[in-house]
Amino acid sequence: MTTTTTDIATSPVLEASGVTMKFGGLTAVQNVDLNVNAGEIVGLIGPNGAGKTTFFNCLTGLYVPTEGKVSYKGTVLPAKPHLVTMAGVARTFQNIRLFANMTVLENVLVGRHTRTKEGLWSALLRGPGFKRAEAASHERAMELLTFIGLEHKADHLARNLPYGEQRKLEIARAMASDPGLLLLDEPTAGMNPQETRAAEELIFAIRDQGIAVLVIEHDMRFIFNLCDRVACLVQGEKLVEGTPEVVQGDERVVAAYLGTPFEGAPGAEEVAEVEAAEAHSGGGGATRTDEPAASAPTTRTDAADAAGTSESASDAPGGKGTTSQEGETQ
Ligand SMILES: Nc1ncnc2c1ncn2[C@@H]1O[C@H](COP(=O)(O)OP(=O)(O)OP(=O)(O)O)[C@@H](O)[C@H]1O
Repeated sequence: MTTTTTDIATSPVLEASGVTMKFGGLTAVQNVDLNVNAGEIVGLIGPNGAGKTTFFNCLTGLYVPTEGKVSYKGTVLPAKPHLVTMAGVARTFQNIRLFANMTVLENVLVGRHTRTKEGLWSALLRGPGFKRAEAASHERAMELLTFIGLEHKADHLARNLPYGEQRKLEIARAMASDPGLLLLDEPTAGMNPQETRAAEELIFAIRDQGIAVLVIEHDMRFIFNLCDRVACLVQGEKLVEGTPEVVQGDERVVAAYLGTPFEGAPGAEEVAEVEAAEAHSGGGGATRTDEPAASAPTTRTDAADAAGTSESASDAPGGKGTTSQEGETQ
């Protein structure tokens, strides 16, 4: 499906308004408004700790926002993850959460459960209704595996897949719930350049199936190639939102990523005070500008290191990425 500008302008899928999330004294997300329209791919960027994942968690019912409202296709979403999934919003996580000892096909079937109406008795008795539903789920799961190019590995254990394929499988599992909006949290973290390019193509194909996409990513080239619109969070606040051209040319975004504070930026005043104190004491400590990009990777490799390794380096095949904590679900 090719989306026209009119579709984009007239059909909001996600409307988040005034979303604020506080953890005790820490405000992780501050009064953030963000819409995603039908047919759009929207990027969410920002340095480490900017509040991107917390914002996703507010959208998907994992957190109850301290303030604000989140609607999907005009209906306010309940703050319960399974109800959000049932409503039509699916997500993947920054750290891979597959069922390591289940097959590739079974992982997708798990994602299908919100669309299966058969109850416990029907399952126990294995009546005709249950068998029909089971066959339909199987067919849809295989369709999705074909879509992501993993149909030939349907019977493999998830833990035996290479890292890039595990990430694709996560996406297929999220798509199994037939979402209208897909949230992807760092889908290319830890991927090599070829895998990243393939992920880009896959996301375009998902959008062309009529699924709107909101994606968090540190890889700027990936984001600016992929997205119709990009929003940048810094210290919990939305700093700027616009087309990739507008956002990548915005000096505040550049400053946020390179660590040079600009007048009026969240936290700039504090940084200026620290620098002034250091200069006054002759301490010679490092200034913000002495440590560019330490917390704000601009390349794919940096992003993988910064965002992926602590969670994903240890136990997946090939030494990259985790196959999940068994038992976790969306
Ligand atoms: N459950 C929580 N309890 C307390 N503080 C939290 C919690 N979750 C996140 N935070 C804090 O909220 C802030 C934003 O974190 P968040 O993970 O949302 O940032 P992020 O932009 O996704 O970062 P990254 O790019 O590194 O994934 C951080 O200071 C983090 O420590």
